[in-house]
Amino acid sequence: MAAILQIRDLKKTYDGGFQALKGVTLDIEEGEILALLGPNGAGKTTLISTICGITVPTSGSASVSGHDILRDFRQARMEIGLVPQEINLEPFSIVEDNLHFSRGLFGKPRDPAVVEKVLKQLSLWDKRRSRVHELSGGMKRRVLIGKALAHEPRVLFLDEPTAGVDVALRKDMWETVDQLKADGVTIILTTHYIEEAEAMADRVAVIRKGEILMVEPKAELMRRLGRKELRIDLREPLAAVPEALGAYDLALAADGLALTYSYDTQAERTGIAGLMRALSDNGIVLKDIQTRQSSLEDIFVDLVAEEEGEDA
Ligand SMILES: Nc1ncnc2c1ncn2[C@@H]1O[C@H](COP(=O)(O)OP(=O)(O)OP(=O)(O)O)[C@@H](O)[C@H]1O
Repeated sequence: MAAILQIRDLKKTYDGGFQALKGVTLDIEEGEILALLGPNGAGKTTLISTICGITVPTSGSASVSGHDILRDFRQARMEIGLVPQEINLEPFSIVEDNLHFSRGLFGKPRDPAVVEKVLKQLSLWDKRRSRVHELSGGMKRRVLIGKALAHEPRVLFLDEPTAGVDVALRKDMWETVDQLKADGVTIILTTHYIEEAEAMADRVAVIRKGEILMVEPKAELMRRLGRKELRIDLREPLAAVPEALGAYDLALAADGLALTYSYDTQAERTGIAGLMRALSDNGIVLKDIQTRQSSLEDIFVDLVAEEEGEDA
């Protein structure tokens, strides 16, 4: 089945010459939740704005349900719900009126059944006649999602859904997203919180300086998360990893005084015993040994740092 959102070599250079997107290619499958993870200024908002027709790409293409975002803008936009970062609701408006109004903006006929379904999906049905200012912060954010879903889009963009909110609200949002996923909504969310990507996403795309560095199923990342590192401090520095140790995944510190061995905690054999024997057989004397578990955060930081290094 063709991906519901197809992005091909999308580039964006702002007036003034800043290149915010440097050729992004990405496919999003129907029903999945993709987290677009990246540091500030990585290009997340630019990517979303371009797909939603708020920003015009410099080159490349994208389509939603087969509708090109430029040639077939209205149809493409119809398929998209966009939840902005900021709460931009009229405080005295009635909750359900917000949804009816948003639906109307897309030229869709009034449909109380759709609004009811969306409000129930978001656990806001009891609050349908409340005024926005009477709602808690979490409910207001759910009203924003309701507005974005009122015209029955197939893809929902959540731009930093929990930026600057407290832990309880964040959990509330995670539950809401879970519920939407169970209902088959395709979601792309941007975040710079790694734990958020971990909690909600099926796949994680890491973006930095306008480029996608990596797209992987979360399960794959979790497998990597299961990797552990054994740091072996050496008494004497090594100039290089000895050839006899080539079978092990070893990295030598720049000063030659430490070896780092990465191994999979889920593997049947870690290989540590063999490595210890091999070190001893090669006359390498150990000073200290420590283990540490790598986290998604490490993977992310490493990826970004690696790229920084390449730029230098
Ligand atoms: N209208 C604009 N004109 C010029 N440069 C812009 C414009 N909008 C964004 N930029 C620049 O493009 C880069 C990417 O910005 P963008 O908002 O897409 O990043 P982001 O990943 O969403 O960051 P954040 O997490 O801070 O929202 C930034 O360096 C930003 O300064």
